[in-house]
Amino acid sequence: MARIPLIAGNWKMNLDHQQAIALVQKLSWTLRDAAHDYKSCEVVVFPPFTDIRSVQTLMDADKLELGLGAQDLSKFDSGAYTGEVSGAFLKKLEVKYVLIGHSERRQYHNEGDETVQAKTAAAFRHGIVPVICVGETLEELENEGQSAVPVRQTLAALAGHDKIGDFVIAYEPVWAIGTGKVATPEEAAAVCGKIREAISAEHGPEIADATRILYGGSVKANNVAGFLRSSEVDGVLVGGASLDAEEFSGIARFQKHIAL
Ligand SMILES: O=C[C@H](O)COP(=O)(O)O
Repeated sequence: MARIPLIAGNWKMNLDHQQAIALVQKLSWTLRDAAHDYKSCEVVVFPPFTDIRSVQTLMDADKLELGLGAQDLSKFDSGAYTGEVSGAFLKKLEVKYVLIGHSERRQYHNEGDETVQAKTAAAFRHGIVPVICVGETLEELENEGQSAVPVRQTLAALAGHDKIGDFVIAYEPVWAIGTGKVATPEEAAAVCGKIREAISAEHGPEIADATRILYGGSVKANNVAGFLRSSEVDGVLVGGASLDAEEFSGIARFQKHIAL
């Protein structure tokens, strides 16, 4: 089955709402200049919570075909949970995707498999597509190889749901995030393939075939084509390079039908 490639830009804790508006405006021009075909390759930005309303208003007003994502959501739906942001609020702002279990949240906020599973359930409840981030640290790579941890984290996130909705997996080796070190396209494809096999064994081939699996970790315009060439890799999750409109458009330009 044809899976539409997804180019996702995680801004992390960068850009206030005014800078966010400027970046999205610039991005709409650079994507237009690159004659981007939104139907054959989805482009989604993941701004900080405080920027989402401004970005959504701009997208609505200018009829931009960019998708909107959030970087996290609460496992709770509403109530006395100070500092939390409900999936219901995000849905109302037309947020389509949410990152869950990014390695920076696993590392700095002690989010383990249980939290990731609960947040995935919250995303399903609110009709937001979870982008479940998985990946091994350098130590785990040395001790367990490259695919054991991402496969285990994927299955843990998907376990025990009443109903599994659409979801995306983002394979990001922790040792490749923001470091300039990149997994080779062959390594990325092999791990994405193992993740798909595991999803198929646990949840059936139909779900596995429909699931987009992305690679992330130091992706740039000059290395993205190698990843997208593999039929196992359905897009990329980009950090640093998504803060630069030209660079990010350059990444989106390597959509699969052009790269092949
Ligand atoms: O969410 C994005 C990833 O953490 C990758 O970040 P990076 O492209 O800056 O390495």
